[in-house]
Amino acid sequence: MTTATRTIRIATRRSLLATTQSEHVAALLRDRLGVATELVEITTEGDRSQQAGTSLVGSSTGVFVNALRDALLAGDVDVAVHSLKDLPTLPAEGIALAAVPPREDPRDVVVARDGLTLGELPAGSTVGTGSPRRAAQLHALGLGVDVVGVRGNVDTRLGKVTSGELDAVVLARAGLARIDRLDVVTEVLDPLQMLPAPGQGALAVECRADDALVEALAAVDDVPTRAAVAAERSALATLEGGCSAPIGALADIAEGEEGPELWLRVVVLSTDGSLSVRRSASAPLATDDPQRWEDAAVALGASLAEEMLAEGAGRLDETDPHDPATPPNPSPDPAHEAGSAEVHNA
Ligand SMILES: NCc1[nH]cc(CCC(=O)O)c1CC(=O)O
Repeated sequence: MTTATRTIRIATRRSLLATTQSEHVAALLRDRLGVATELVEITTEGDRSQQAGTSLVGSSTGVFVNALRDALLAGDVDVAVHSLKDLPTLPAEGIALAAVPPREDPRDVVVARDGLTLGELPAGSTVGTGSPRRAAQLHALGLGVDVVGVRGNVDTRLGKVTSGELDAVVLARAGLARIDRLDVVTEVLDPLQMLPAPGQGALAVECRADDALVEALAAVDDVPTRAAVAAERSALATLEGGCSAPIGALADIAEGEEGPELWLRVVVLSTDGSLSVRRSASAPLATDDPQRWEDAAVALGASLAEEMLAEGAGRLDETDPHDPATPPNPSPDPAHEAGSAEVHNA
């Protein structure tokens, strides 16, 4: 049976954000491939514990991804759509990342009471986020705000500001854009202050590796987006081998004098934001062969991350900044312990 004659079953989580993302990909597939599509709702372990009101503090994002992949491997669905930043860096057996559609604006945003920006919030204001990356960067800004852990879907988090429980929350702009709630944004954060999570704003379209769909789905792949997220995730994968600290990364393609160039910025912070290693690098991209961009991107991310580890990025949480005996910029330790492969959910 050719792909043109089958109905493509697309797995989705049940949240508004997830169903909106999956429907977006379904529309792309109908449009580009002329296929019929059907959304199939999958309840994940993470959704169940959120419904039960239990906290998922420190949970790995794999929770949200595995149930969809299981449905894929079982043949219950043909395609799974994820927020790319929620995917663990390790590839999954039997599963292909068949397409990365064009990315949304990857930046983080503030949703604060009374239209306020971060800088306008009085000291002692409460700012909600469940992301160690956002918490560390908020602390690093030195605003004197109180960073409070929050869990739950985008609506739940917005509700904490509406109800007055929190003064502000920090969220991905892309999530709000997808559910058409950009009206609540009071500040878009400059990546200089808040580097997004690797892959933020991008979608991952997966299918079984042995399915002919792998080739067909290339129709919704965006080469520049794939290269950018490949660089970010390659840096993340390399850094995870040496640390479990919060990581922000953002890559972009700019037109240089000699042709397109890939730019990558990465930050690793101590959990409390008091220490950080920040680096950027660029690499030229071959104009004649965009398919080679991904390889160049992976190499750039890995080499930048290696440099950062050599600078002590893997030891930020081991250093006590208040102890004059420990240097603020720890020297490289070739024997650093392997960190966990956990990717935090945001
Ligand atoms: N953390 C969960 C999550 N996973 C993807 C998004 C938003 C969409 C995206 O970043 O692609 C969000 C919400 C958020 O971080 O505000």
